[in-house]
Amino acid sequence: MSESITQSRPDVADTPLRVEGLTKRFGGITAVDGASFEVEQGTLTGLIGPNGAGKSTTFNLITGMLSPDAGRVVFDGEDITGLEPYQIANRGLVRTFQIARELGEMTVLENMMLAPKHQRGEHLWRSVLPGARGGVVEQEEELLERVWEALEFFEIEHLAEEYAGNLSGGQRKLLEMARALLTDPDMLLLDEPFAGVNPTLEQRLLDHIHELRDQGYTFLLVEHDMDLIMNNCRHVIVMHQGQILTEGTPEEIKANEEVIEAYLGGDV
Ligand SMILES: Nc1ncnc2c1ncn2[C@@H]1O[C@H](COP(=O)(O)OP(=O)(O)OP(=O)(O)O)[C@@H](O)[C@H]1O
Repeated sequence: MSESITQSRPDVADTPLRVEGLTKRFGGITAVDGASFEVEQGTLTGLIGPNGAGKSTTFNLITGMLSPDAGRVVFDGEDITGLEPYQIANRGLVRTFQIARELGEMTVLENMMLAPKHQRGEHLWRSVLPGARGGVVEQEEELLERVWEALEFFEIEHLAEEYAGNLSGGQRKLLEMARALLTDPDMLLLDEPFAGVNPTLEQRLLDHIHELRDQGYTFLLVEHDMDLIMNNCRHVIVMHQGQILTEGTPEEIKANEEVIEAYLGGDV
């Protein structure tokens, strides 16, 4: 990607995300039970745990899709608990979303052009184009430029005119990441970004993620493929029954008896 998308990372705290005592109940089930953890800036951190451990609910609490019953989420030094998802995204904490079915009937380019609505990037551009006549046109041109940069970065520019619905699972994931990046995030939450992705595209997506991490982006990744987590994340957080069981380096996690126990099969 050209530098204009990646070079202007705003200063963020060394620990951009801090989750404190996060709790969420659904009736009698405590899906997330006093979870506390931190994510360091510029890292690819893995969040793992067996089915039903509370990973998705934690993501939903962090991104404002759900409100916690207790605890708080601090992003870039600010308490963002209870904010609406768009307010959290505007602060630079963004989650990738699957391309909705109706967007499958639009081309890749159209999907990209829709992506940054109401996002920070647009505000930034607006601030450098102060109400000049023709400003809307300039904004569109600037947007188009950024869209092409993102498509090129993810090597899907040749698919620009293709309907999103015709993309393979892996190509769709690349488009989802490209769309998320256009919103000018500091941190990306990835919920199983490699599901249904063939090994070649998976490696490409991983390479892009590592490249972006090297440029200062921060990633929190939920993924069931243990080898992928262990080979790519410097820090791994393990959830079990709504709680943080342990965290550490892949080597520490692999050697942890409690983790092996939690997975029952011991396939870590
Ligand atoms: N909306 C909901 N209503 C009721 N129970 C829910 C709801 N969402 C999640 N749960 C329950 O909360 C617990 C945690 O679910 P969650 O989806 O967060 O786990 P997970 O770690 O993401 O699981 P998986 O790896 O299978 O996706 C589970 O017992 C689940 O059944």
